[in-house]
Amino acid sequence: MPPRSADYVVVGAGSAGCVLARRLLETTDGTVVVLEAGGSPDDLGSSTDPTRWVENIGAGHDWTYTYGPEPGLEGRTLLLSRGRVLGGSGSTNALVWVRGHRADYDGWAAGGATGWGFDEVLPAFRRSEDWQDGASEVHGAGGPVRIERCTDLHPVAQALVEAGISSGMPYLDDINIPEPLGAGPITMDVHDGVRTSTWTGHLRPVLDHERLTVVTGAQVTGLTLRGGRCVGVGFRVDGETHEIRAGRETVLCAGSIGSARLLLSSGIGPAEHLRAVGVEPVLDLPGVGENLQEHPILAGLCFEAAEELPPLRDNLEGSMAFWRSAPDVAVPDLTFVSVQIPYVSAEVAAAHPVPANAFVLAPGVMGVRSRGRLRLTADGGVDLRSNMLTDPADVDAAVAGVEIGLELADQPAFRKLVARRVAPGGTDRASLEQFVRRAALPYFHPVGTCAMGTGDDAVVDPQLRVRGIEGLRVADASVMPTITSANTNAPTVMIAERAAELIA
Ligand SMILES: Cc1cc2nc3c(=O)[nH]c(=O)nc-3n(C[C@H](O)[C@H](O)[C@H](O)COP(=O)(O)OP(=O)(O)OC[C@H]3O[C@@H](n4cnc5c(N)ncnc54)[C@H](O)[C@@H]3O)c2cc1C
Repeated sequence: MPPRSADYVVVGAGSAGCVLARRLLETTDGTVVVLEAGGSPDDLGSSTDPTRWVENIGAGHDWTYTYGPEPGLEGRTLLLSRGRVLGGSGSTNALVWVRGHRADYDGWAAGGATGWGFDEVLPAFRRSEDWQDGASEVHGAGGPVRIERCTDLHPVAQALVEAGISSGMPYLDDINIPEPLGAGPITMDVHDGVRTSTWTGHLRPVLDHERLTVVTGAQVTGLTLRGGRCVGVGFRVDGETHEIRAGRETVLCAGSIGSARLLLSSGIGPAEHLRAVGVEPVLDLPGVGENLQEHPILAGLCFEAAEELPPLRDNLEGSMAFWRSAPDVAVPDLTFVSVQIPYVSAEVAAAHPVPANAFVLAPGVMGVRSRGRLRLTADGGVDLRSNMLTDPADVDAAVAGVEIGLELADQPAFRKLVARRVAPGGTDRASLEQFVRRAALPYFHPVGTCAMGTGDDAVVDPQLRVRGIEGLRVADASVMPTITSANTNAPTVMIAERAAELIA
């Protein structure tokens, strides 16, 4: 039988939940129960082997949500992958370990998230890391998650670095410096070619701790609310219903979809929406499920290779560039990766038949202004809209991303690899705008549905406490008020490290 009470109940053992559970054992004297819907990834080659991560998308250990129909993407519906497994999406993702830009966090603090400026969160970033080059002002060493730079790059990864430099970008030896700009090798959460994660680094090593219980196959169905306090949660294991009481706190680490969904289905959210789907409102908190932000990846600028490409390496990327969509943009708002396989959307493939021996240059729009949302459906499911490319500024940035990508592809390093360009076809503004709306796929970076702040739309305060409910916090990617300007895993890990400090 699962435990019936604990001091701390952690919902979800994903990127954030694994960190939080481990740190609560270190910083408090309380008992910790972690409830995770999925099971272990340890025997999944698609999780452990970096070159196989794409096999996780749509697999049995994926929640397989969908976004859409998407108004900015010609009404397309898109798969939104989320890991349903210990380590969460951090056990299934593309292993890129990157923090984003100092300005991302300073922006959070300026917007009301007091205590979350870059200099304030830097110690939490460093605490998680075991950086191959050792400790420095920027990096941590000896922490739970081993991170290593890609070396011996695949030819298309090497070409991106060389093309970046020959087109005027600085060489970026470390993508985790506070203000990344330029092209260089990716840092991955990996050790000796095997994925590391907060599951392998933070939680798995302490599984036999006497104050810790991890229950797998446990899907939390709702919060138990009494007199304005969360006193525990209800969950199901093997079709049986259970209740657990939280003596001190319940912390939601179920991710941007899972945490907002649980709040809404427990009656915490926009009252009008809740009534419309038959949920009795407990607390009218208008921001729950709003403010969803996602990065579009443009999949992609596709090229038939001049010669047979060598076997896949690293995370199928290996290098990355950070650049600006226009000279007056303060923080780099575009990223570029070259993908060692023809990673293109179904719509691009339909318009441009893709040969097998092909690769892709994929711009990512990072400084997004479009805002989506998460709603419940009357049958208890979720209705997700990313609204990617609905803000004209994002469309401009996406088109600029394709144009810059084409310039990179025209550099000598790429020219010697390319037999012909497969996509896009036309390069006038109208053709490129149509192309980006057809090529855009989600980067699988949803954030912001339980945003931190102090205004009326904030769901949690800067201590991550759900506003208006005692004994309940959210600590995962959903609390980001604005999305970071690079991939979202390392920032989520940082959030959980900070959460443990705040709870202690
Ligand atoms: C395919 C893919 C590729 C990506 N690539 C990268 C990348 O290369 N680099 C990067 O930085 N980011 C990447 N991301 C994004 C990154 O992994 C996420 O931002 C990060 O993992 C989010 O962490 P989280 O803790 O908020 O959520 P998750 O890690 O998703 O954890 C949520 C956990 O809660 C569990 N859960 C949810 N609901 C319930 C419930 N009701 N009851 C019990 N358990 C529940 C889930 O099963 C899951 O284990 C990728 C994501 C995906 C899916």
